[in-house]
Amino acid sequence: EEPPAQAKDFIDAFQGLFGEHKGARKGHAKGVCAVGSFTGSAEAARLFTSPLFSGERRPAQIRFSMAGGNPAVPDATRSPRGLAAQFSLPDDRVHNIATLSTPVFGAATPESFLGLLRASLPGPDGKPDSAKLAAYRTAHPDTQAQFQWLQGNPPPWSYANAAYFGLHTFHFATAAGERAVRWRLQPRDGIRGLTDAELASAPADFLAARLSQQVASAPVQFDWIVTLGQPGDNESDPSRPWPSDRPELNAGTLTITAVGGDACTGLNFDPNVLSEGIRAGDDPILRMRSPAYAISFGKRLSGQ
Ligand code: HEM
Repeated sequence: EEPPAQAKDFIDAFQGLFGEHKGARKGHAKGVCAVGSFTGSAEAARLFTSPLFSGERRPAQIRFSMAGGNPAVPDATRSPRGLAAQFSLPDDRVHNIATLSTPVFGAATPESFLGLLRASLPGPDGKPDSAKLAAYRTAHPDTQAQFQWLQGNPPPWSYANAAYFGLHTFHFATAAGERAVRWRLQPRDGIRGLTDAELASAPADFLAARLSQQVASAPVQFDWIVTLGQPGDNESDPSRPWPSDRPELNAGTLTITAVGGDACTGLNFDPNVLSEGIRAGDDPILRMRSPAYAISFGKRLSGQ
């Protein structure tokens, strides 16, 4: 049994993996700000009590990102992409989301995720120890699904052409009680991966510019697809998907209207900052994110 993981352990592991980058996010260091809005659908407004889904337009600060703590990571890397958003609600309230482009997370528990990061650290010779990492994955089968998904699916052609998964289970209040849900943002423009040729020739930086071009020519939109859970569906382990036959509904549309600027730089997209009528499921990974993001936020705001 591993000792319980602490938020600071992750910050240390990220620094060991990616080096020290003063003032940068310790995870998802490379990214681009965007602005837009979310409007809930009529169906979601009827079903859910949260003001996020009232059907009124909610302005949003958004950030698209590359996973990992390297601010110069190449945009064609086989790693998750991130979409974070902070929605403005009445009475100066906000609702945050911070999602990944993989349908499952990379580990079942904070301890397993921390062990994975540590197994990825360079050895005494300064090189990654691929045998150690492979042995860790074998001993921790929960770390396989995301890894295999990333091997089997090409990196996205654009930030606008990936689906982004909330991954954790949340409880959405309805007039008839709470529903356990999971959800994703599905790109209106479709999912598109880099071809092998594009992968081989991709420059280090193309995702931010490509998104800007797309937004300049047509609105970039995502449908917020909510999956309704059944009693007994897992709510504590984001490395495991729910059965594929669960009912879904379109809960609204996220529209990206501009790309660039630095409005998202000073934001902490803490995914436990939720609107009334939405609460987090019992998920130790989701709980771990708040203290880890807070440490990263404090460091980067103070130039560390
Ligand atoms: C224990 C697990 C995790 C740890 C320790 C962790 C750690 C971090 C840290 C330190 C940051 C930088 C925060 C900042 O400086 O503002 C970050 C950013 C981010 N994380 Fe995680 N994370 C975890 C799990 C997840 C999961 C499950 C998701 C998706 C469901 C996710 C998605 C993101 C995204 C999208 C960002 C970028 C947010 C932004 O653009 O500001 N992370 N993470």
